[in-house]
Amino acid sequence: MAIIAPSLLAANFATLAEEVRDIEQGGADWLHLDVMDGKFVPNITFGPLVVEALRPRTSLFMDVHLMIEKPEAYVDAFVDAGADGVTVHVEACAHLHRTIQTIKARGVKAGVALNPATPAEWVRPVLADIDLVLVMTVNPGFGGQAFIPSTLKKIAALREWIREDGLDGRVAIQVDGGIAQGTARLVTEAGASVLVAGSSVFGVRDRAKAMAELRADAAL
Ligand SMILES: O=C(CO)[C@H](O)[C@H](O)COP(=O)(O)O
Ligand SMILES: [Fe+2]
Repeated sequence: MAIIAPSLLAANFATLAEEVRDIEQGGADWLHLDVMDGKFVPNITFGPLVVEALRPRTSLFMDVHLMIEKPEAYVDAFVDAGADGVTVHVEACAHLHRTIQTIKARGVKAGVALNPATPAEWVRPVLADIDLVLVMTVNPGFGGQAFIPSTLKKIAALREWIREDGLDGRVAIQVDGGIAQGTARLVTEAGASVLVAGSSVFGVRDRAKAMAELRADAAL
């Protein structure tokens, strides 16, 4: 079954704790938290304080997606705040392997994200060292954008390498951006198993129904 990770970016920021409770009661598996610094991406969101404030309000897996420069400098702050997983962008890391070691040393799940124009090959040398590859299916920075179909080939290539390298069940493929009914089917057919969904879950009134529809659409 696909893991559904609603992205807080599309929630009502005036009532964050209630929004998180709503998706938790509605059947979410993870909570996806988009951290943006206005440098790596042209938008600014929030930092560890929001993660820390929400930590006692939910038992969902807190999946922190760092869209920031020099992410290695902030790993400790997000883990201290309560993150269960930290994902960094390969394009933002000069020493990717060391950054992964820093995350793993803190006892949380390590993820590596790829922008739509970044080749899948960039993550292959560290596949065995991580828990998750995040394939961005839109350009990072904003919610509500259209899914980029060329990312499907990248998902399929990663699925193949994970199989070849004997990493099935150890390394998950996550997708993020434009995931809704229809695209959920396409990405899971290509090999993704963790679906981040902002607008298609938080952007509608009945979140439980939206998540159930995503699960039903997913080919898993
Ligand atoms: O990382 C992100 C943007 O950079 C978000 O997680 C993503 O955009 C989710 O939003 P939506 O589902 O509305 O596309
Ligand atoms: Fe994200």
